[in-house]
Amino acid sequence: MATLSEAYTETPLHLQHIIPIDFDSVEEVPQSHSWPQSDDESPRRMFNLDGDHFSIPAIDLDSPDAIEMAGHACKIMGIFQVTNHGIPSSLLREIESQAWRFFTLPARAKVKALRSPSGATGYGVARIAPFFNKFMWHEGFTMMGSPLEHAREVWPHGYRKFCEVMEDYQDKMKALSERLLAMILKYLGISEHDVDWPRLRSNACTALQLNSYPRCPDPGQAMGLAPHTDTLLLTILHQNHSAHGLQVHREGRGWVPVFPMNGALVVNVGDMLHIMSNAMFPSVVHRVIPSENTHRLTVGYFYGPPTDFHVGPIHGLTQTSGQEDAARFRSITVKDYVQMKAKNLDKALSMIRIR
Ligand SMILES: C=C1C[C@]23C[C@H]1CC[C@H]2[C@@]12CCC[C@@](C)(C(=O)O1)[C@H]2[C@@H]3C(=O)O
Ligand SMILES: O=C(O)CCC(=O)C(=O)O
Ligand SMILES: [Fe+2]
Repeated sequence: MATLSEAYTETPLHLQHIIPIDFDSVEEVPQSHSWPQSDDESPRRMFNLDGDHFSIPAIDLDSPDAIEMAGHACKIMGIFQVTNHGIPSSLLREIESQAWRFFTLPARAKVKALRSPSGATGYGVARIAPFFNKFMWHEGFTMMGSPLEHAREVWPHGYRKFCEVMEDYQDKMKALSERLLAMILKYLGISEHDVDWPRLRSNACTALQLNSYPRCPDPGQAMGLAPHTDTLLLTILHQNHSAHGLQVHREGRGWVPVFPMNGALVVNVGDMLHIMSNAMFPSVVHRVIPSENTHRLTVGYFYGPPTDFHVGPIHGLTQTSGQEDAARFRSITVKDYVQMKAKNLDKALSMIRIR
């Protein structure tokens, strides 16, 4: 069976869509990184706390209502935060400090871990970069399992701790993803048999992404991460608590900031859960705006089924009551969807939509 990483080899990238600029050396936002402002963007730069801000629901995973609340949040907004998630705060601090350790290296050291043109892992700009004609105020480090090969290039003698933390974090995130998904299925009234749960869980496609958004001399012009939806089933995001910047797009309200909450993790629905829920759960469009005075660091964990798994509206959700609930998407393997998304970005969903 193909790995997630192999699914990306078919869409190789040009180096200009891999190598980030050296943020340490720029004093103003270059043309290449200056995004046009559109009219619907009034709240774009608004981090003023008295503005129309909105907080996404925080769900205590130990609460007896957790399933109901998580399911409801998936339905209404496709995003929520969790507390009492069982991830030790020491591990959250450690991953943050390892991420700092990497991103504060000089550019010439970071490129030792550069992603290869047909590769999926390593240091580089966001995967979605080729779809935009401006560059983002962002650099990332993508991992799928052990980062050993890249880490050894960067720190020939000091890679061990980095690898240990990244592996430990991925193990714990995988368990948390399974727990969240089981809750969500329960909310939907779906039996584990309906989704072939044991197979879904075996060989799951997972990725870990360290995101860095350096301080920006003019955040009004720059874009940290351009609007996108996440590809897999769900994403768990850790944001360092002092750094604002994440925004979600809400029907009728435009872009609204998601404020970090100390100790909480943000969970969002990805395309594949949108498809499996037969569009009951929105795949939330989100973006990041950089800040003038804080260097924002985040850690994203992406969880999806194995590459040969068929993703489609879950049976139990389409059979019940006639026309209303007919399947809205054709079913597609994870590998094919990942490739379709890599080639078509936001058009991918409509390519498998039936009605
Ligand atoms: C498993 C994944 C999920 C990826 C691609 C691959 C590895 C890196 C992930 C991200 C991380 C940054 C945003 C995003 C949009 C990007 O450019 O790279 C994500 C993307 C997706 O969710 O599509
Ligand atoms: O850094 C953030 O706040 C968001 C990152 C993100 O959207 C992603 O990694 O997919
Ligand atoms: Fe994302």
